[in-house]
Amino acid sequence: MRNRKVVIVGGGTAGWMTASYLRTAFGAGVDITLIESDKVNTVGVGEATFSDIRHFFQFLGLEEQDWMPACNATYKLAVRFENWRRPGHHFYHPFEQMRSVNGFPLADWWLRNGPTDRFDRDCFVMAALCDEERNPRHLDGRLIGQGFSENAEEFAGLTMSEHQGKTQFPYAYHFEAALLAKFLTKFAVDRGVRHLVGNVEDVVLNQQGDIDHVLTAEHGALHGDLFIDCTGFRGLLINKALEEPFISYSDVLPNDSAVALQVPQDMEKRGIRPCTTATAQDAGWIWTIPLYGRIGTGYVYARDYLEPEQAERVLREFVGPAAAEVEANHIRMRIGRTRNAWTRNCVAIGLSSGFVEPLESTGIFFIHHAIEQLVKYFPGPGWEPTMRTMFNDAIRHVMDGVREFLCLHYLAAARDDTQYWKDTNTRRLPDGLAERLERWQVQLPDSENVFPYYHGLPPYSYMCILLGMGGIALKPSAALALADDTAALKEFQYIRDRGSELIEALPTQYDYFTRMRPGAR
Ligand SMILES: Cc1cc2nc3c(=O)[nH]c(=O)nc-3n(C[C@H](O)[C@H](O)[C@H](O)COP(=O)(O)OP(=O)(O)OC[C@H]3O[C@@H](n4cnc5c(N)ncnc54)[C@H](O)[C@@H]3O)c2cc1C
Ligand SMILES: N[C@H](Cc1c[nH]c2cc(Cl)ccc12)C(=O)O
Repeated sequence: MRNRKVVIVGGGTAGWMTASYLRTAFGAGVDITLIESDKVNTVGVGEATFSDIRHFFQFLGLEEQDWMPACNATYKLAVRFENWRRPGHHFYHPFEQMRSVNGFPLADWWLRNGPTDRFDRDCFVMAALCDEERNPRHLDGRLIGQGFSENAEEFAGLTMSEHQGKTQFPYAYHFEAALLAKFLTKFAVDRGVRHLVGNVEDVVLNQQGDIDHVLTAEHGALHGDLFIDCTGFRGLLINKALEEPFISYSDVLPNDSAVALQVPQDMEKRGIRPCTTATAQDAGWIWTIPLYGRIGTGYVYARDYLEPEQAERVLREFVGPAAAEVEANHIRMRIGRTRNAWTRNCVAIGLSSGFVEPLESTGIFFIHHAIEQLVKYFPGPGWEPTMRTMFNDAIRHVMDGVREFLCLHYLAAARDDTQYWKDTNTRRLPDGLAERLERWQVQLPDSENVFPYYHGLPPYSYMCILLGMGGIALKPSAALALADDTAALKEFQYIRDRGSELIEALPTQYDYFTRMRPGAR
């Protein structure tokens, strides 16, 4: 059998992650061409990740020191939510599994007799590390334990979906999207991916309705067996040429716009917070992502409630004088998913496949997940169309599951001081969420009562949002009223002690990354 010819259209994060991964998975078994336009910009954002992305780098054979300095990358221990409950309040959604005591999650014991009003500080070590801006590694590179053994043999080679629930890696990354694309361009091209710069002007279908070739002014016709649409929100191949419908989520998630700034910062003076921050605003929220040397920031909002000029003004005020000279990037977001991400001989990956607002940094996770699924169901000899159906099911489940998790943020937020926040109490919910919420109010989320398909988020993530947002009354498990809490109290004490010990021992992120950089002492 001759090699499979794959044509990837688009050279953003999705295009280059796909090219690098497929080449690593199949070597010369696939012949890959990536074409990207020099007329159409990439979206220019996408800087925070899930911890699972480490499986991607591992698969490529890359260590942190190979790629992190090149991408001005930093560590992310959590998402910090500010002002979602009330002004001045914050809580973390950390990369740390919820502990269990006598068969009940520690959060349940906390509901029964919470030691303080900070469930996150009481239940997770990471919350203290974030508050004190600590790094998850010691200066000599040793990882804080947190029950995770970095090189555990039994987990080697697992994909991220296979790994979920086994252990929780303690951090994710922040990085500059454009620098990662540049890094992966070299990685892929060095390993034999053909890279073309040119504009796809037309997508030509054959008589059966499959894509025969894409037409470019610069390189003529590019033929392939499989076409990967990484053209971003345009969906040039999947939506425009093949007319696969896009299913909007705007009925349940109304934020459809963002304005972003890249703001240089004196990290020595300001430090590098080891988390993404999401700060609630009158008509949405602002993200702050600390990179090495600058922050990425942006206001995600709904145009039904706020004009772009106002959003930009609020964002600039929020950032302060450092933003004065910086140009704003206004983005219209297409929220939802393409009905079948794999249609005929075209697979959409990245924004062309789907997107939800970046409140939990899920965009790159969607890409990574789609690539893993594509490899799993890749059209080798003996391929059956059912495999395409299974791919599409997996993509649908991940996106619909994340949609539900995001809706929960707005539903659970206590804030209701503007029309935008008032409306979060009456907006339509995805099917099934209201019923699940009823259960979570008397029994915290667990693997039996959350969205029933793999979507990247473990039950403890739901607990964090419910307990942190503060707008929904929750009861501890009824059984706990009868139970002895000695072991739980010991666990709360352990978390306090471990936090203090680590704060003492760990460096700041600024110190750590300054030493890690090439040429540093
Ligand atoms: C406001 C916002 C914030 C985000 N924040 C995060 C985050 O923190 N974490 C996260 O995981 N994700 C985030 N994302 C999502 C993330 O940015 C994307 O998932 C990621 O950048 C992938 O984009 P892409 O490659 O699909 O598309 P793009 O970056 O838009 O790339 C499209 C590519 O297609 C090419 N192209 C288009 N038309 C043609 C043509 N006719 N011919 C040839 N080439 C063409 C372009 O030149 C470009 O190379 C965010 C997204 C938005 C909108
Ligand atoms: N697949 C998980 C998802 C996950 C677990 N904890 C968190 C915390 C935050 Cl802030 C985002 C995602 C997750 C992973 O990435 O480890």
